[in-house]
Amino acid sequence: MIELRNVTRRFGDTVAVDRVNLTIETGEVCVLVGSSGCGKSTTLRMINHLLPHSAGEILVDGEDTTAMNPQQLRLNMGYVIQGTGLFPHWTVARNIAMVPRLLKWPRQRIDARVDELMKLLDLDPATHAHKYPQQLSGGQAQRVGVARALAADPNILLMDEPFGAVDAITRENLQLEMLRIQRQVRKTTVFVTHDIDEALKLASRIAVMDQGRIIQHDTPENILRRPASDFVESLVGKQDRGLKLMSLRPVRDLMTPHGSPKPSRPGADVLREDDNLRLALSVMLWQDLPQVAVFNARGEETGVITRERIIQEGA
Ligand SMILES: Nc1ncnc2c1ncn2[C@@H]1O[C@H](COP(=O)(O)OP(=O)(O)OP(=O)(O)O)[C@@H](O)[C@H]1O
Repeated sequence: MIELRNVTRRFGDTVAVDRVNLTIETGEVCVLVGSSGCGKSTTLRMINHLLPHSAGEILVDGEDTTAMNPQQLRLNMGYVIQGTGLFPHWTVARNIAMVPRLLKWPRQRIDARVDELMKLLDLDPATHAHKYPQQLSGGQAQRVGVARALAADPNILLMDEPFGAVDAITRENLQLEMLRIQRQVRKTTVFVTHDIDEALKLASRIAVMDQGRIIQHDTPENILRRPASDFVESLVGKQDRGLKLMSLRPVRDLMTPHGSPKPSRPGADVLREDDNLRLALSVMLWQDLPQVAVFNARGEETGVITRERIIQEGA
């Protein structure tokens, strides 16, 4: 658990972060969102003591971070930044192995960990381990950055606009991968973005910041349904809130299940139980269908979902 109590950071006369109170529970993904210059990165960097705070307290699992050795603290927190920060003259494998090497893990354990992480991040070790960062695509480099942050299995992951520098499709893939990895490894994560859609997709809870302060800290659903101020309302967008709410709910919530699953038919599984309602509606509108079959991860048909029910209950 991470706790910020009345945390302030000044740069000369500028108050970058102003008496912030924030609790991030173990295993949750807290997304800091807000416009440029509102203090997101400064807040993140104070957590791993890259920047000292001017006032207040930061506690990790109940312990005040100022009492901890800063180097030790940083080794226990994975840190991913935009543009990756990979060392250009080191191979992918060496970049990922950076922290385990600093921690003096035995060679075999490091090699096994690099291999495991590359597979987790969908990077084939045989193809990519010995490449240099400039030989990778932006999305691959970003994956290596995430693998490096996870290498020593830290409890906490700090991510500062990690997908900001890649194209929209790669960004969407990286977001989906992050959700998949988070289901597997469950790190306490603080993620900075200025993209509200990214925040809604990834967060367990969102902290909306403005001028160094936290304006609202709540679940994506509550941020959409009950924005605390005009600022939050304008950030989430008034007009398409209904569709955004639909993207937070899985098809599973509103489908009508069959008594027992029907056997899989290759190519038929257009819509999965864990796809979101917005996608389901889009499929039906595009194909002009009143309802569509729903499939589980094994490709078995488990039920149907109707256009009418999504429109009535989806948002
Ligand atoms: N090293 C620094 N020296 C002086 N002022 C700084 C420094 N770092 C940040 N600031 C100021 O603190 C405020 C908050 O900056 P911060 O980088 O935390 O914002 P941000 O929300 O992460 O913005 P962005 O989305 O543009 O990265 C800004 O006014 C910025 O100019």
